[in-house]
Amino acid sequence: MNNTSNLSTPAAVTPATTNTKTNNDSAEELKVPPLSGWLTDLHRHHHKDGDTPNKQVRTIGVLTSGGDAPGMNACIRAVVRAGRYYGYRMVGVNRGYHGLLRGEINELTAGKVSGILSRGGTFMMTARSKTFPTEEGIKSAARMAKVFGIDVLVVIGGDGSFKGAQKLAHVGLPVIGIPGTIDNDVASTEYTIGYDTAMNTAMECIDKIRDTASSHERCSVIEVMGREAGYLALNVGMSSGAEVILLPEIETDFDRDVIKVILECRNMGKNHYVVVVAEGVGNSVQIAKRIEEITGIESRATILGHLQRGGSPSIRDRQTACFMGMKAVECVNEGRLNRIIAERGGKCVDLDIDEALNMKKSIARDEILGAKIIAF
Ligand SMILES: Nc1ncnc2c1ncn2[C@@H]1O[C@H](COP(=O)(O)OP(=O)(O)O)[C@@H](O)[C@H]1O
Ligand SMILES: O=P(O)(O)OC[C@H]1O[C@](O)(COP(=O)(O)O)[C@@H](O)[C@@H]1O
Ligand SMILES: [Mg+2]
Repeated sequence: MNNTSNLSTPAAVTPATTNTKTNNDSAEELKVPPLSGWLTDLHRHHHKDGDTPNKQVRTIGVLTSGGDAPGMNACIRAVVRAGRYYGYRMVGVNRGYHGLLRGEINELTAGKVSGILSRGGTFMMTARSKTFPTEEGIKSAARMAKVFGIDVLVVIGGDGSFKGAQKLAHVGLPVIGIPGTIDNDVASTEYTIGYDTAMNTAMECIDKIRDTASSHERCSVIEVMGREAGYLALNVGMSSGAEVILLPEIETDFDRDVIKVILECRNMGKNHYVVVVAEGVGNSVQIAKRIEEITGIESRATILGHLQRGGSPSIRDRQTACFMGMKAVECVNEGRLNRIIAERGGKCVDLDIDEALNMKKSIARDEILGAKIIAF
């Protein structure tokens, strides 16, 4: 059961018709309200504080949780602006579930989310909390939300944060989840906010490393993020022409998958090699050492690390953040609570949280095979 709207046409704020005629055509002929009319219309529908479409909800809280991801700020901004547009009181919870337990909750005005759209990270900060997942932790967090008058909590985070949100829903705090993680490992959605920026950052770094690897005729082993998920490694590896890509989801036979491939490349005339390793596969410094010992090819390891999580979000991430943020508020307006916002078939949809968290996704085998076929 999902509710669908096109990602490129958010219902809440886009004028309904597009002008394809020349500038000389009058607005009346085109049956398109002139721009000034459209603005007036927008104003007329602007709800006053408390005059909200969903009378059961007065206050919406928002937090970011787990690993930060570029575009989280853009998403907070969209949630806050859309929420305020409809007349909800908006509050921000600092430091994810950790801050919720501690009551780190502040009013979010339109001004507080100005100037953050293009900034990486999350201005509300994020955290991982060990206390929160306990039975007592969940109940305390829900109680704290109630103390601050939060009627619905919007959680921007990854798979772990969503499990926490589901538990909050089960103890009676309504939630909406928005996927934000560079790992793209949330089963219910094809895309998570931050993934595109992180892939581009890693790809640019690998291009630079390849320049020096080729000059020194070396093998470069490059570790990208992903403790349990290889989406980033696979797509970054393929897009930077890595000769070898190692993923946590696939068991590696070192001699067959690494050494043999590098030697075949050398015999074809290659003089440098890039091996992209997802963090969860193992120690990249050790991998480089073993390659050098067995092949005699000078090897170096680079761990890209946290730089992959930072930086100004790409347009893909900003746009997805804006649409998903607006969709979350649309769900509240229409009384659809305990939902996960997702991208499915290129559309922004919302799914029941229990159904969404039961979904599974894995890297397509043909994508892995394809990356191997064009690697050399
Ligand atoms: N199974 C779970 N039950 C309840 N809360 C969880 C669970 N897993 C994670 N969390 C909470 O969500 C936080 C963020 O999860 P984490 O896995 O670190 O990041 P992400 O949400 O990006 O995957 C954790 O620190 C924890 O407080
Ligand atoms: O910030 P830390 O603790 O170094 O965590 C690193 C992990 O965080 C991530 O960037 C994001 O993972 P989560 O969002 O699931 O926490 C992973 O790719 C990486 O393995
Ligand atoms: Mg995760």
